[in-house]
Amino acid sequence: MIRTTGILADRAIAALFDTGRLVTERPLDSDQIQPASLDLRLGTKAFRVRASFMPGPNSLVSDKLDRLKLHVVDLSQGAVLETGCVYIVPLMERLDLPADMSASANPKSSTGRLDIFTRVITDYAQEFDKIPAGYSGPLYLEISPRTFPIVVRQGSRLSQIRFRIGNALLGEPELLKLHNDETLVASQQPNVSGGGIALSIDLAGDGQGLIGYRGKHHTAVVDVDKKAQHDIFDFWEPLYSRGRNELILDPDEFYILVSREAVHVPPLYAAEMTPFDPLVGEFRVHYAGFFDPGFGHEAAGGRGSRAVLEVRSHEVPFILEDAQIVGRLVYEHMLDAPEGLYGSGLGSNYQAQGLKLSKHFRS
Ligand SMILES: Nc1ccn([C@H]2C[C@H](O)[C@@H](COP(=O)(O)OP(=O)(O)OP(=O)(O)O)O2)c(=O)n1
Repeated sequence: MIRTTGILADRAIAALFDTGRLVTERPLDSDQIQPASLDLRLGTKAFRVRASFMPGPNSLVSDKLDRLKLHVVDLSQGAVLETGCVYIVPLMERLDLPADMSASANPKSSTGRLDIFTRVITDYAQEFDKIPAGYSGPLYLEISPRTFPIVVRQGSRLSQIRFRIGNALLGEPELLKLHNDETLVASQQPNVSGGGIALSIDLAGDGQGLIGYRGKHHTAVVDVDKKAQHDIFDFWEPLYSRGRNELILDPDEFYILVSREAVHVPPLYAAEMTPFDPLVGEFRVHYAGFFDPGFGHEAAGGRGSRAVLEVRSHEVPFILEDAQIVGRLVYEHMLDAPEGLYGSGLGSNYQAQGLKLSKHFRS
């Protein structure tokens, strides 16, 4: 495949490291490179700040930190980050991107499922999670746990980055053709518009009528690096449909719900979930939006994978109804085929998932 625009696959990400475009304090972890992204690792310190901020075109993040920091937390042995507080953590990875390469970051799915709000910040940034073409400098992660206090340590991976050359988003005709050829979203009436394919919410539930979970308050801490550590019911209240197939979102609560449709990302593409309509401001359906090449792909064991939706209502209570459209998946070309696909021997946690909490809970 010869493409001049697209998202860098695993081998090309490894080459960034080999050629000094990606510089790290210590060698990459063996599983840090994913099919179309790189996990970012926390450094040794977290700065508790008074409030979130944007550096703006004239400032380094370190200048702002000098002014806004309240307290420094040592992460070398692990530390608790409390809910409702904002922390800035210098990451182990630095970039020296070529002039034609940009990048974007997103929380890992496991991070979003724990309701940990994270955004990557660069020096001179005017937008969160966007790294302009040719950026040379450090990366920082803003972290704000919303529902559960968390334990993190040097090397914890909460966020991930995709590198891209040019713009390789599929337009509507191309997306429709790909859907007709490969079935991107298993739906009777696929809704393709605005360059994305719609995802709707499942509030009918499974055999027992389970439709989702609501996060509990005042829980124990979750160690972000430990799998299957906690009993689900210590942290989550299960929600059942009780025949009405609707859910009233309370503005102060966090919900894990699931898409009605199975989702498929063919190997030569990467997808991202975007809000259904940025003007519908009543609720937000996700923090984590990256969908890897191979997610839901039958040959990679993914048949029937649904999308997990992290939902919060803003300001007012909001009624979600079954089959309501809540997000869109946009697809981008990969620059090259990934060597590994999501789910195939990469220790992936969410291939072929239904309604699935994060890996930290015992199912
Ligand atoms: N809101 C979202 C975002 C992602 N995913 C799915 C599609 C992704 O391909 C998969 C894994 O996403 P990440 O790589 O972001 O997640 P983790 O790194 O936490 O999981 P893993 O260890 O399985 O890679 O989860 C999802 O169901 N719902």
